[in-house]
Amino acid sequence: MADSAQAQKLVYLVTGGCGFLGEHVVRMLLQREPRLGELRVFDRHLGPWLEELKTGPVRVTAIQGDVTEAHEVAAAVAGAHVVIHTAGLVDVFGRASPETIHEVNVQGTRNVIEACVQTGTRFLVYTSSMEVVGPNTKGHPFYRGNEDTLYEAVHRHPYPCSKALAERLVLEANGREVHGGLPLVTCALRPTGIYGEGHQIMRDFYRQGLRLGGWLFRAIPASVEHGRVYVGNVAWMHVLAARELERRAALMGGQVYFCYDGSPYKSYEDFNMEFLGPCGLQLVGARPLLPYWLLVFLAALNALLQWLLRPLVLYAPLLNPYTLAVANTTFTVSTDKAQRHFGYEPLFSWEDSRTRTILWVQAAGSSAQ
Ligand SMILES: NC(=O)C1=CN([C@@H]2O[C@H](COP(=O)(O)OP(=O)(O)OC[C@H]3O[C@@H](n4cnc5c(N)ncnc54)[C@H](O)[C@@H]3O)[C@@H](O)[C@H]2O)C=CC1
Ligand SMILES: C[C@H](CCCC(C)(C)O)[C@H]1CC[C@H]2[C@@H]3[C@H](O)CC4=CC(=O)CC[C@]4(C)[C@H]3CC[C@]12C
Repeated sequence: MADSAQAQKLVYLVTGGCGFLGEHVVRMLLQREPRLGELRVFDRHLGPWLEELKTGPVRVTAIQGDVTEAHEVAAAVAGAHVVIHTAGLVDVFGRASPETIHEVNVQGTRNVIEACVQTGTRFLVYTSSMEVVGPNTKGHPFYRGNEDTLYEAVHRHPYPCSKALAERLVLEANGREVHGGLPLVTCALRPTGIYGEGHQIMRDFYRQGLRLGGWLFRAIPASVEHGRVYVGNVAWMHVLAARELERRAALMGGQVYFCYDGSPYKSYEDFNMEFLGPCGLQLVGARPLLPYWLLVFLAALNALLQWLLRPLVLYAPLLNPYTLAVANTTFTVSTDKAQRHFGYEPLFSWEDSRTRTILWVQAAGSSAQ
């Protein structure tokens, strides 16, 4: 990546490259990274769509592996110039144990860092999350905040705890000497709630609405703003950050960036209706149909049932005390740090993001019938 080697082709590794975000990062790299020579896609579950990418001009190498296995990670990282580490266990519903979430998100990230150090890979971009900041357990609003906004980040749930720990590992690793003697350069991107093609929760809400005859029922006040960002823009920010890490190492190394775009500030449910409305669903109620105390009670009941039933069956509904708190607390971002540090501007306008998502929901919904 030095001036003398402008034409040098680079090897990129994307961990979690077959997930919702990972697939967009992989496709974005192939479309928009001219220096890409080889793209390694590392995931526990490889998607069949990877096959079609192998016929293009860039060498695409699919690697089935587990980030918790240090030797598998080291083998995948060896010889890579840049690692985009997006693999993670995204579970806020109690499907996986806290130990498993920690193992994948924290130990997995430690393995990626150590692999970079051992093999001499110098550039690491980590997909963190807004959840490392909040919403916190006290329900404090974070209104149009930025990376410097003071906020009492208090985590109890295993998912945000694990993302916060992993992010810290990544930032602390900035400047470590890698094999060959040069310093590691790292940064972390913190997306808000991601939406777009491939968003399973959006598809689930759509299917639920269809089952209920086209109706969804408001649970959250319209006044609660929840930050959302289009997946194509999140992918673009990863590609740009990875590209600029060497040239702007002194500025970007060890930094965090919220991942945002021009998506409107709305409540979680009203935002979803931007896509589900044009697909024929309606959100019933200008105000929540159930009082908040009843939702709190139902969320606690779900948590109790999950615990009681665990030996017999996995009961993991969308509503639990954590998801209710997240959905019911204003958390929105407004920042230009990524723009100032590495020239990030959203690639997709809100109108484009909306249209693409609607088309995907319609297709995903009809394929479920
Ligand atoms: N979905 C969202 O709204 C947000 C997600 N994020 C972060 O973005 C990243 C990607 O999330 P999504 O694409 O939404 O999730 P996802 O579940 O669709 O993708 C995660 C990918 O990681 C892979 N993976 C999981 N455990 C693995 C392991 N042990 N070894 C190798 N691969 C493994 C999965 O197979 C999957 O392909 C995660 O790190 C998540 O914490 C951050 C903010 C918001
Ligand atoms: C599932 C929640 C909505 C259901 C609320 C109910 C039951 C009242 O209808 C989702 C509301 C907010 C979501 C989270 C948020 O977007 C931030 C996230 C960031 C991540 O890094 C991972 C995903 C998530 C925690 C996301 C998960 C679903 C919600 C809790």
